[in-house]
Amino acid sequence: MNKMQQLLYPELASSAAAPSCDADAGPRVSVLFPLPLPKAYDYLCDSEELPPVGSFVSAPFGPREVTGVVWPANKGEAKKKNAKVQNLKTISRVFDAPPLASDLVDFIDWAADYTMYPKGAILRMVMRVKDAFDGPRMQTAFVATGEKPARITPKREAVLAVAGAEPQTAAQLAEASGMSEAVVRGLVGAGSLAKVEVDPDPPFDAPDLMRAGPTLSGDQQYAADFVAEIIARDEHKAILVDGVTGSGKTEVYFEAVAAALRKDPDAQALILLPEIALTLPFLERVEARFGAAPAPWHSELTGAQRRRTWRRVAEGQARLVVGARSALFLPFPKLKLIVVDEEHDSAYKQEEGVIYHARDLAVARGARAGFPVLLASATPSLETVVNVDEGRYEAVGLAGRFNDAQMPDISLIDMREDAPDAGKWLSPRLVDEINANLSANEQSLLFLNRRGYAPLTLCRRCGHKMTAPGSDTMLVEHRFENRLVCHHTGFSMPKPSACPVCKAVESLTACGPGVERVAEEAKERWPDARIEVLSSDTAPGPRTMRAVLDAMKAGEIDILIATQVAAKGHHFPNLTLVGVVDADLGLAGGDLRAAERTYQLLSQVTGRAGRAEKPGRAMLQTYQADAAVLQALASGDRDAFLAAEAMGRQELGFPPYGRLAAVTLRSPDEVALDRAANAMRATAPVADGIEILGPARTPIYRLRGIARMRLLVKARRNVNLQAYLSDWLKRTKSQSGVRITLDINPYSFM
Ligand SMILES: Nc1ncnc2c1ncn2[C@@H]1O[C@H](COP(=O)(O)OP(=O)(O)OP(=O)(O)O)[C@@H](O)[C@H]1O
Ligand SMILES: [Zn+2]
Repeated sequence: MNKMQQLLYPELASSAAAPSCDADAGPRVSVLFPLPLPKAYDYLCDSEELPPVGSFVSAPFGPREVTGVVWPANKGEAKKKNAKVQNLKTISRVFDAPPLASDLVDFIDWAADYTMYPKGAILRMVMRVKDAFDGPRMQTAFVATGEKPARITPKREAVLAVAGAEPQTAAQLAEASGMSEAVVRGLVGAGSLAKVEVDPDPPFDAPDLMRAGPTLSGDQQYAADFVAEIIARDEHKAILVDGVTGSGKTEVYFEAVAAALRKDPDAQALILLPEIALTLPFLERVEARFGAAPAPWHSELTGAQRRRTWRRVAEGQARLVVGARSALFLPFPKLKLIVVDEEHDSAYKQEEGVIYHARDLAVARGARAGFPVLLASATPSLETVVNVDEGRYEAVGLAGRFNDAQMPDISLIDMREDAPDAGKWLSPRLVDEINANLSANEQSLLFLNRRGYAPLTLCRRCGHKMTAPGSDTMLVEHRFENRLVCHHTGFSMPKPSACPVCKAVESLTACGPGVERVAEEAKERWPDARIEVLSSDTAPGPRTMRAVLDAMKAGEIDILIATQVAAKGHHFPNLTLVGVVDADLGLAGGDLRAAERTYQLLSQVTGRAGRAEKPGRAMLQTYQADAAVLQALASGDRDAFLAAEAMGRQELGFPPYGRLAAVTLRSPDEVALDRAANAMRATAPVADGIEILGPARTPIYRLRGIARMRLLVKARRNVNLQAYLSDWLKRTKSQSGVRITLDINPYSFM
């Protein structure tokens, strides 16, 4: 373990002494374990044939048996170990699972270097599935034989009523019939059910690649042909598919998926989506297009579903995968295309565990393995736009909406001139528009990206703000449950009746609106309208959320009041008005992408209006009607906005014109933290083209009793930032109780 690793992973410092090796000790392999370790360890192997690189093996590591993967030999390691060597251990077992493809092994090495996390931590993301490394473990199931039991009872009849030719386990039959498993077994004895062995991870249906999609418009066909030509050449290109919301980008990349899979019978394709709420309806859309459901991969899968997808992907049987960002780490043997839908979405940035950006890693994966990567968006990230402008990426555009549906007419409501009544949040103009929509029997969406009832609870008497314990985060009132909730830490408590500081009774006041409060206002104003609230907590779980979204689609809701869960991807044909309650919300705090993100989110949400025959309109309530981003939204001039953003970033040397890394220090001890951060600043090597900003307290300074300070490293684009950081960390003395994390190209500055 080197110095840098000790700094980043102090808890591992003692546990990992490398086994030494000897050139004469027999056939050897290196094994990488899914643990935060930077390199593979050498083992002896007594099987006749050495397991190839990528094989899953298990071996003693410290006091335990650990499953790992055979890795390419450590470069230059052998020489170092001239010492002796009796204690090289032997691999205990080689698993049946197909070995990881060499392009994935290579990608893991690369991703570790790029993100500056240890290789083993990256491998852990590939192996995060239980019981998948053994071959199929057969399961006993039952089919009906058609024979009547000699003795028929109501219980037996109930079981036979649900049994059939499709094998079901005893548990499934018991559950479906409401009887016990004993009844099921009794029927086997009676000859009415027969045992069969089945694979608990059934294969996925093959996508029908010859099935025709919809007839494409001229633009769509041009884009599809453009991409198909790159696929035919079998080379890497990142390609931006650029078109307004509703222009038909999805149909274009479906053609690309079909083309890539047709080209090679073993080829696999991956479609990445930013959010799980989008995934479920999308799976159905894929099924409708290809006649078979794709293999899914997201956080709501059960353990068994995860194992099924993982195993079938590893075998190459699952050819089309639709998943969230971590699907990038599935063990594809022959990945030939990745589509990153809504490529600009910041949900692609993973902020916990290994910090990475799935879009950037997807492009890198395609570049290393030599296949194309499609990036689809109506509001591409500045990073991608600059990559296109500078010729690194290709781009193909769709000019308007499919079927000539019009883009919504967007106007700004200046809240200084058109103020709502005291204690209300909807301006008179927006209220008028909703009235008009209700009389026309058209649907409206009120968008506010804030869950709960009120974002701040304040004591009217002493001014105390309710915060989460040990954290500088505000408690958000959720009136449905009558609780105060912290959206950062998950802490929650019943709303107290008295101020915890001055003890005044009934003095705690809700400040500002969340979706629940806007819904309260709407229900008061329009008691006869069908009003629903949708946010990730009013609809726990994707299925409840789905029910509301389906009702909206079916026209069973007049006014939907929603956070960003309703902003993206959905198609509500009768929705003609979108009202943004607080268009300024994302601009506060001002991180480097605040304006860009506001543009993206508000284009997405306003893009829900008027997607079918009826034209749509959107109104943005703002106190900053002159801000460039709001003006750009109103005029629809995306490219002018991006050009202005680009210029600002270029002047400051910020991404994508410069490179940025965040070094965050954390400690429960604020004095030690401050000392460590300043000491670290003092040891920063002086280098050309590098500027260090900070240390500064993070905007949310304390979280769950841990205080945090941050240094930002800003570098010119040609600087090897990772090399600089590792040099710096080598010079940094570790301080007990202070933990350091690195974030290459940070997106979150909280
Ligand atoms: N060639 C086509 N024939 C028939 N319907 C189409 C065609 N292209 C697109 N559509 C329909 O138009 C609507 C919008 O298309 P699609 O979802 O592909 O657009 P998008 O650009 O991906 O939109 P968003 O950016 O909002 O996700 C969908 O309902 C889709 O089924
Ligand atoms: Zn008080």
